[in-house]
Amino acid sequence: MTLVTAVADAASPDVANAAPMVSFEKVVKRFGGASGQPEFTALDGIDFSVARGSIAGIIGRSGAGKSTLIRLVNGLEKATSGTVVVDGVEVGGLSEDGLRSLRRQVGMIFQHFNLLSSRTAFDNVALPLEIAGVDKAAIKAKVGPLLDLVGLGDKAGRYPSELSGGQKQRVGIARALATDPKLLLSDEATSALDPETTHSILDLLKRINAELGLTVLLITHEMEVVKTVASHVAVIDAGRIVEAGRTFEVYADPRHETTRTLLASSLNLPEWLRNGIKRQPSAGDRALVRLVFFGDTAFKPLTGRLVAELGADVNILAGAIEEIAGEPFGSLVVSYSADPAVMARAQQFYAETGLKTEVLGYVA
Ligand SMILES: Nc1ncnc2c1ncn2[C@@H]1O[C@H](COP(=O)(O)OP(=O)(O)OP(=O)(O)O)[C@@H](O)[C@H]1O
Repeated sequence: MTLVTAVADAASPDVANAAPMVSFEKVVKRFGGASGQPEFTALDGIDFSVARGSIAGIIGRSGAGKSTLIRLVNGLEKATSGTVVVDGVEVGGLSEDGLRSLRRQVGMIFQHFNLLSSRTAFDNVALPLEIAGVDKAAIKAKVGPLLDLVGLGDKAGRYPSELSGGQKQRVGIARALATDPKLLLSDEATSALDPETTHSILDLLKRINAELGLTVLLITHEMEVVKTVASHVAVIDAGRIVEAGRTFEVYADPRHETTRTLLASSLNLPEWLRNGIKRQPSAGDRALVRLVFFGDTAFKPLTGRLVAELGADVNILAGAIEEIAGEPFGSLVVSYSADPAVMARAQQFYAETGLKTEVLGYVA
């Protein structure tokens, strides 16, 4: 299946009409194959694009091909076939000089921050400028405001060992911004952080995107990250993009099994419940169903009507009202009898009311 992300409706009509910041066309990446080694296809026909000025997420399980995909964007890997275009330039055709210039325009942040432990926060941020041959006065004029921007104006002289994980990532972000990139790549940048720090770093990325107009492409295995910051998402599985579109729509109405699994793991279900989910019901089991409320259904008292429709047999297990890309969105996990007659009544109710639902599985 070939899917192209819906990027045209990103931020504004101007943005929508501009050429994408990143585009992948029929990209295949194979490893091995030389001197009798078995060949491995890590990316298998990727069509994907990221609108200028947007925040886009690529989500997938470990080994799906996320890192390979992102390494093609900054030219650390070369596609076996197909084209990767960044800001109008085909990465595969670049000389060493061209690649160096590309990497100045593409900042990157990492899961483990990749700071030099022997350098202070200031000197870590200064490093890409030193490499680019910028003089000392200009470096000083640039690094101070960058540290202020990421909230570390008072930590310039601290070494990485004296900083928390979140502070280290802020240094990483300031360093990535030092060469005024047009694109920021984020490789699992919040995976080593606790939930609260994760949110503060994601807020910073949102602010940088809004204030500097920087395009952000992030890869992650966490639906929560995508949901919090990305306007668009592509789900990657075994080297293929299996589902893509506006985050809100993919989250509200996941079509592919991989998306559903990633999404279920982001719901705040108690562990005993999550671990007990079966794909097929046995006699006497209950269906575990996610109800999604948005748009017209957002604030209607549909849950009460569902309970009335099915009798008293509805348990509410988890729920939250959130925002995805600024749109209100409610999600409620309920269980009721998996008896076919009850399931059919519920299905009819959903069809009549337009309520989006998803059967997560069955529990005893
Ligand atoms: N240089 C390489 N040589 C051979 N195989 C590779 C190479 N780099 C990646 N792969 C394989 O390609 C597949 C995709 O790897 P990749 O690192 O892109 O996945 P990922 O989704 O980023 O996973 P993770 O989240 O665990 O980093 C994996 O099966 C990996 O073993």
